[in-house]
Amino acid sequence: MIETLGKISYLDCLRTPFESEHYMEISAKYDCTVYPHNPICHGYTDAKFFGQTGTTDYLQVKFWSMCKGKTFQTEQEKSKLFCCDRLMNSLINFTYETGRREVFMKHDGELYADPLQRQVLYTWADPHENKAAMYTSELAERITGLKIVNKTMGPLLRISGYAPGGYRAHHHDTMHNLHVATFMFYFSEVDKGGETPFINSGVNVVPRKGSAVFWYNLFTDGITDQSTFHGGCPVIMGEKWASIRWIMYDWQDQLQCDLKPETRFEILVNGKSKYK
Ligand SMILES: O=C(O)CCC(=O)C(=O)O
Ligand SMILES: [Fe+2]
Repeated sequence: MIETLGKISYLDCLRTPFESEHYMEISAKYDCTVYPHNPICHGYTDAKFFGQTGTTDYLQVKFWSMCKGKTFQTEQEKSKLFCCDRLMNSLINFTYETGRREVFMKHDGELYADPLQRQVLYTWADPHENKAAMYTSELAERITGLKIVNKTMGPLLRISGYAPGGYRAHHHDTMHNLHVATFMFYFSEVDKGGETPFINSGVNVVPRKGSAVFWYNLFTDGITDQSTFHGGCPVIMGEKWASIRWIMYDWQDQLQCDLKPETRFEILVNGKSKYK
């Protein structure tokens, strides 16, 4: 079943905007073994080269090639993905009880229903009403050193469950520069598919139950870090569950901002700086 679905043919099942011959033609054009000097083969420099919107072909090809299993990371880079904590079954159950289908996506300024993105069940959990959501937020706060738990308003935690076929098209999480960082917990393993590809940096995060991925969406001068452009690959077999904790810029009081272009915020390890 997997074999017959595998590689390029599963693009057809997913009814992407690509005809498969067209896809093969452009994916050959960007094949790094044939054209090693193509900017697409150089990880982060891609972002500078193509900018936020890039060419549609480039972004589509890289998104789908990463979802097909193409890897741009070294073994060492892959081993650095850190694991954080255990699964919260209660948040999954909460999503079953309160979740809704994701219905719309935006394309060229128009909203339209994408049948596959509808295979995502999602909900919002208020940490002030839901202990598991509070625990998840506190954990993320301790690990990242950022301010996440807000006393006065409900900083809602998003939880998503993906059925086979369900995916999330590539996007930035910045939300008009409000979301300085993102902390995503995986609540399940996925039998096949469901990775989180960072298209410009070539990092493809494989969901593991109890692990998390964290990144800053913005540089210290408030400009979007293009290397964080990401999506969620289609689940092929199994289910994918994750919580997504967007971290508001406004809530931070200790972040060092400056006007130097493209300076990254330091990623703390367990809330601690490696410089101090
Ligand atoms: O499901 C994923 O892997 C990514 C989800 C995501 O990026 C989002 O919901 O903003
Ligand atoms: Fe996202």
